[in-house]
Amino acid sequence: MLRIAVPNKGSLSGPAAEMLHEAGYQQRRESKELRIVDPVNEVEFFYLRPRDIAIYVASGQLDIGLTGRDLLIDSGADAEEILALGFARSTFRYACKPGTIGGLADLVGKTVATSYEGIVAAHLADHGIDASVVHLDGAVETAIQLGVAQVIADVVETGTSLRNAGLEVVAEPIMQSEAVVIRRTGADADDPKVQQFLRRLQGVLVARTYVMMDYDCRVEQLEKAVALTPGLESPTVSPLHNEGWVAVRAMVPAKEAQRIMDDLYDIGARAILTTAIHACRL
Ligand SMILES: Nc1ncnc2c1ncn2[C@@H]1O[C@H](COP(=O)(O)OP(=O)(O)OP(=O)(O)O)[C@@H](O)[C@H]1O
Ligand SMILES: O=P(O)(O)OC[C@H]1O[C@H](OP(=O)(O)OP(=O)(O)O)[C@H](O)[C@@H]1O
Ligand SMILES: [Mg+2]
Repeated sequence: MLRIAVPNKGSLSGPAAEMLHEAGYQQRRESKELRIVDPVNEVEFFYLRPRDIAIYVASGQLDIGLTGRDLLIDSGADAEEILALGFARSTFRYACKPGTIGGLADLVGKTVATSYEGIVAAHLADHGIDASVVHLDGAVETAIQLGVAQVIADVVETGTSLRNAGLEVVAEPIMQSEAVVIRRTGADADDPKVQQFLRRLQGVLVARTYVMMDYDCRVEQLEKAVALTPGLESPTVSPLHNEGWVAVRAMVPAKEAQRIMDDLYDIGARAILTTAIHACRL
């Protein structure tokens, strides 16, 4: 039975459960449940604190974990990212009161408050900056106002939290994060159960980002049309009853679907349809 760690709280928890559900796995019904077994898929899910997931996976007791890239790196645990999941996207950045810090070099001698001490200490060391780091559990934006630090390093998505605290970002982002699947560093890459799990999640990612496009076009326009809809490998082209016409079917990125439909129409394609993909194996 595959043993998988899933975030039990916070920004990662809802979208992670949703993705697993879309991939056909049973998920917990109550937010207090700490472990469930999905007997049909032979998977056991452990609902753990997001911060602890890399540590459990590195210990070898759990095969796979879903966590944030920033949490993985911050933990320093012996685990590695094997698939990016496209949700909980954020940057990790320094911020301060406007005008107090010009750039990275000005951090020398300052105190940086953060919940991600591992990332910040490593970043400062990499840049040869001698600054103090104070660990706080959350709501670090308040640390400057209350005099605990002159700088914070925190997750920034929309920037609303920083704006509300009267702070602004400083220097380049320390890292880009998103939800990721992790496993113990060097674990068996060919384990068929792990491979099947990854294929299912990849199927969800594809179903979320692509749509199926169908249209009819004249044979003379086929090459131009196929250039607009190359598909993942190659589009399916079928003859139509009306001579000189073909039907084409290809997957296209959902975000570009409307533009592609316009371009197809302009070169003479007709009966252009898009349909959602519910699941897939590439
Ligand atoms: N506003 C946000 N937008 C996108 N991702 C976020 C946001 N806040 C946190 N994350 C991501 O969520 C993960 C942190 O999860 P965690 O549950 O520890 O924090 P949280 O979502 O802030 O919840 P909590 O309220 O318990 O602090 C990290 O990978 C982080 O990058
Ligand atoms: O750029 P934004 O869109 O505002 O998002 C970023 C904020 O979201 C998270 O905070 P959360 O609300 O989870 O509180 P926390 O600081 O206690 O973790 C994170 O720690 C930032 O403060
Ligand atoms: Mg938080």
